[in-house]
Amino acid sequence: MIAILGAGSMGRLWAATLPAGQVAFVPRPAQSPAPEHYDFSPVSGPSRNITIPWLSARQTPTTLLVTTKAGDTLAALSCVLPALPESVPMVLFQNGLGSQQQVADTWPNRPILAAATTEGANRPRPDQLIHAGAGTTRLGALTDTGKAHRDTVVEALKSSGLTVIPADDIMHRLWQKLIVNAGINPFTAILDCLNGELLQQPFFQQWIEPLCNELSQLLEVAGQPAQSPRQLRERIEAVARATAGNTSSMRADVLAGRATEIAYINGYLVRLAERVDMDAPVNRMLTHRVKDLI
Ligand SMILES: NC(=O)C1=CN([C@@H]2O[C@H](COP(=O)(O)OP(=O)(O)OC[C@H]3O[C@@H](n4cnc5c(N)ncnc54)[C@H](OP(=O)(O)O)[C@@H]3O)[C@@H](O)[C@H]2O)C=CC1
Ligand SMILES: CC(C)(CO)C(=O)C(=O)O
Repeated sequence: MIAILGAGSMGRLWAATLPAGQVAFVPRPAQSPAPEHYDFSPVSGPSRNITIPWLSARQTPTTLLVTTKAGDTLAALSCVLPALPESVPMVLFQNGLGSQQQVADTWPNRPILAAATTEGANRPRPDQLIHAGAGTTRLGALTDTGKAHRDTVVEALKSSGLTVIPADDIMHRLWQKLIVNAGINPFTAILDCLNGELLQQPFFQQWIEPLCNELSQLLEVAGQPAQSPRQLRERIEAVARATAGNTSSMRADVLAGRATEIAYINGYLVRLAERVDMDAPVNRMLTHRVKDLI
């Protein structure tokens, strides 16, 4: 049984695609045990009805997928882990950086893996899940005990039919995603525009170059392979073009009045810069501007 903590868009995508009967959501304390029903629209093909039970106190999962937002993850796991044997591997799906390290530092002996995924899923209604774009999920270990579990977990997740690949360099993958999110998400939230509309916006054109200068220096601070500001800008703009019709997750959060993950994207970069006495004024400005939106 694969357990999923966080029955939102990402959690429901895995729940709908993993083999029926082998997956359950982890309830919040005192949550009603009535199964979750929703309509699942795959990338292609007809929609289907999905019913997912909640994990009972008697069941011990083989793997725990953690699909809460970055800011909710530590608190959510603190409720769940006391009842979960220390041998059960868990996979963290959060965007950005910082929350994964908090979890690995809090439970260093547990088998903890991180996923960097380009799958796209959203919930226009609570009882509807749309798989908006097929992507790739890369999985790698964050703690030493996680290494032995990686390939087994990859095989288990492949039974979903989604593309899942083991990664030796998961921190590199998470950094590459962080760079793209840092260069697209705050701008789309502040400008209230689609990803593809960014490139023509004077505010984006004014700040993208100094932002990429900071990102390039911060990659070096983090011990990541060097990438020039120009290379970073090309990547960010290529992803904005490739996802032109998307509302970024940060803009969607702002539009829905939900907390954003800015503290784990540009905010994480500001904290990293502060630790080495470097200034990151563009990341700081973007972080403040997004925090001011809600
Ligand atoms: N959706 C996507 O396409 C992608 C998402 N990601 C990342 O995956 C993570 C999850 O994203 P997404 O699924 O979109 O977010 P959602 O907000 O849709 O889902 C998060 C879920 O976690 C639940 N939750 C929060 N706290 C707890 C708790 N203590 N116990 C149990 N459940 C809890 C929320 O419940 P409630 O709503 O009741 O608060 C919600 O159902 C994010 O970090 C995101 O960046 C990465 C790539 C793509
Ligand atoms: C790549 C991008 C910007 C696609 O919308 C994304 O990951 C997000 O919205 O969080």
